[in-house]
Amino acid sequence: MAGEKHAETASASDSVPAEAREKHAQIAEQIEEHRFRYYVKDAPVVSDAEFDELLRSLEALEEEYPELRTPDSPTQKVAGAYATEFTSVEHRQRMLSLDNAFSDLELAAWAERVAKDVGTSVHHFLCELKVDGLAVNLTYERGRLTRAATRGDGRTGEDITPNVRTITEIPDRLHGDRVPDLVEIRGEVYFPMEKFEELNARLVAAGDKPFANPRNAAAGSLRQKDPRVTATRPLHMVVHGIGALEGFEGLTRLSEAYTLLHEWGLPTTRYAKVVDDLDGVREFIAYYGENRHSVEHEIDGVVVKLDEIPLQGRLGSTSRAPRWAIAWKYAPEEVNTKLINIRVGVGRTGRVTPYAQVEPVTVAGSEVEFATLHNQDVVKAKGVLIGDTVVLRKAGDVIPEILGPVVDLRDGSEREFVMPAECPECGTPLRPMKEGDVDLRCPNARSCPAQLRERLFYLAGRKALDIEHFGYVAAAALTKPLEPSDPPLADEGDLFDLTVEQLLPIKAYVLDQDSGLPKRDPKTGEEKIATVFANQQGEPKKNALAMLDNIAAAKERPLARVLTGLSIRHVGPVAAEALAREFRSIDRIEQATEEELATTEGVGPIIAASLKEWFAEDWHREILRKWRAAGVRTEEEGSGEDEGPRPLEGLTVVVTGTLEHHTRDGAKEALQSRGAKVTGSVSKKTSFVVVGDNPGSKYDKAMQLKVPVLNEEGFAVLLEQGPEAAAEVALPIEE
Ligand SMILES: NC(=O)c1ccc[n+]([C@@H]2O[C@H](COP(=O)([O-])OP(=O)(O)OC[C@H]3O[C@@H](n4cnc5c(N)ncnc54)[C@H](O)[C@@H]3O)[C@@H](O)[C@H]2O)c1
Ligand SMILES: [Zn+2]
Repeated sequence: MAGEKHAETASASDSVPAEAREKHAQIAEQIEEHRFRYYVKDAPVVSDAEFDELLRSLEALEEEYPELRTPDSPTQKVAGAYATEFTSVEHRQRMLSLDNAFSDLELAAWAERVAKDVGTSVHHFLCELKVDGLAVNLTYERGRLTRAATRGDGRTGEDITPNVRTITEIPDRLHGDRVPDLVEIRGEVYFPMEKFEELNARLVAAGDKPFANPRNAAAGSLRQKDPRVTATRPLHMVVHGIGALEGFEGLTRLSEAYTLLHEWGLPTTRYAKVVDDLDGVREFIAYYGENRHSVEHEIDGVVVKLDEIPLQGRLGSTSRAPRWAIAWKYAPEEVNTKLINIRVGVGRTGRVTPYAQVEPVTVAGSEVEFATLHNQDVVKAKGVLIGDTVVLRKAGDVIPEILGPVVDLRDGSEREFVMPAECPECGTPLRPMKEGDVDLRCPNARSCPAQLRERLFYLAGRKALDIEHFGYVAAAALTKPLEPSDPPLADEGDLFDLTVEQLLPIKAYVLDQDSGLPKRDPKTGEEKIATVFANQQGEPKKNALAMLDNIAAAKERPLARVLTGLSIRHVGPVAAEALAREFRSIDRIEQATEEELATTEGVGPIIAASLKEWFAEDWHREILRKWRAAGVRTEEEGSGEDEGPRPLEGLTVVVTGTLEHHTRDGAKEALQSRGAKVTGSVSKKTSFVVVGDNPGSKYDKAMQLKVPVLNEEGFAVLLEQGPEAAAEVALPIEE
């Protein structure tokens, strides 16, 4: 029966349905076209993932109709070609591609086949990172680099010797005296991701085509007619194999060969690891799946090789790939998508930043619809136009970014992004933060709904007042409701006076948190509108009541959190802590001179200037007045406002050197509890400098500025008898 069936299939072999044959031809042609764009023009129009998908669909078709798997099928060849601008060179030994494993099942099947084919003998796997660059073959004769070539079609590549000579880490001569008569070294040339934006900016500025991603940049930079251009590009290489080898015996393990390559002065990888079994391989794969971005070059997978060179020989190769190696591919981090629009968003400090809205795509496991673009100069530097197909990258947890445009897919309908002149949310003309700044800002800080919304969202957040049930939706509804026409909050001043009656009528768009744009009904396409705090019966929602309770509770938060919640520029939680610790009340911060603020530990001149600026605004002080009236904490408990006498009030003291009877913190505490301010640096306004042993430069500074200096006994006098008595016992001024 089985025999019969087999015969039947065989006899039907030349009757592949015309449809399948046609489909095969069509896909094959597409693949050849993409390969040409990728290998010869360095300008692919589809992502690697899309390309791999296409190749796999061809393989699937050939699986079904094996007759289609002819030797000239794209599945059977080493992909690539060579361009006529370069002299062609024959490789002494063929340069192969690699088979892929896309699942653990495929990986295990490969390992099983290897074990079977090499027999039962013990063997090892060498795990390496799959460098995302382009393959290069270096030929060294008697230790001298005589030729460098691209992979081409695997037999014939392009002569790029002068270009490769510009890469500094590739030695012209191999080091040491154990050098073979001839050796072909295989490796990958790559372009570092962090230099990529700079390169595209340069190209765009010169009116040239930007690259879509770093891999294309590596290939395009290396395959230059003029090697002087290559020399300006920061190319690097990692070597990962040996081709032809003459006049050298005794290599038994590939991992040992790498040590040898390293001794010869070639750039080998730091990341290769020999493991005993498949579990070791899996561990390596998992580790670099997690730590993909700890490596200085882009990686698109892991290459697993049989480490024993004689066993490699026993396994041999197919027409396109060695049987003794396999490439594990990680999920792609780059996809191609359409740049639908470039919008601008307004941040908490009024900074206006363009961001990309793209046709939603899934990348690295999540759906992406928006990508950051930082500012209008970045948009220009990347060379992207609205309407472009772009390469979008999402690396780990990092915010998605746009790498570059696919220039070859432009049809002329694309348009340049123009930064708006007015705030998209309140219409106020935009202007630079400071003169000469690229960043633009909406100057309507007080009531630009976007800025107020962001400030409220921050104020209610974990780092500040931590108000539960007060999220982005509430912040938006309170600042830019559709109804009533006047928002309940014109700034954050009235936050603690909000009543449930004010909340009930509020209607708003339902906003998307990423974009700040209204969500739309998927059916009608209309923007969604809803009462935010009331249910359908017009009663307050549970969340709304909880929010009001939590707002009330937030009045009791520590001073540092209240300070943080004011969104004073540069005053984040850390600076707020320092200010609260030192001044213990908002009033005192307001009254402090800029110098006092600047010399406070953990504050400094930038924050001091920013605080002065903030308090100078009437509406800021009005916020504080309202908060105070509503019972928000504006001073720290134990701040001494209504405690015992403060004999050192108004003094500024610096403590330096080692004291015998006090720790540094103890001395500080003793001074502060008596009302003195303790700072870290000596100025003319310093009242006393207390010095212990080894006081250092602060002592010299005090002498220079003629600030009274107290030793430890003088310090005791200051604490017990006050400033006048202390002045009497100050150390003599040294000239
Ligand atoms: N987007 C497109 O239009 C397009 C077109 C063609 C090919 N491609 C992409 O090119 C790749 C296919 O190219 P391929 O046939 O060269 O296969 P491959 O890149 O998947 O694997 C083979 C190559 O890996 C390289 N490599 C990197 N690190 C290595 C290491 N440590 N050890 C050994 N080799 C290492 C070698 O140069 C080798 O030639 C796929 O990723 C495919 O998506 C994309
Ligand atoms: Zn505005």
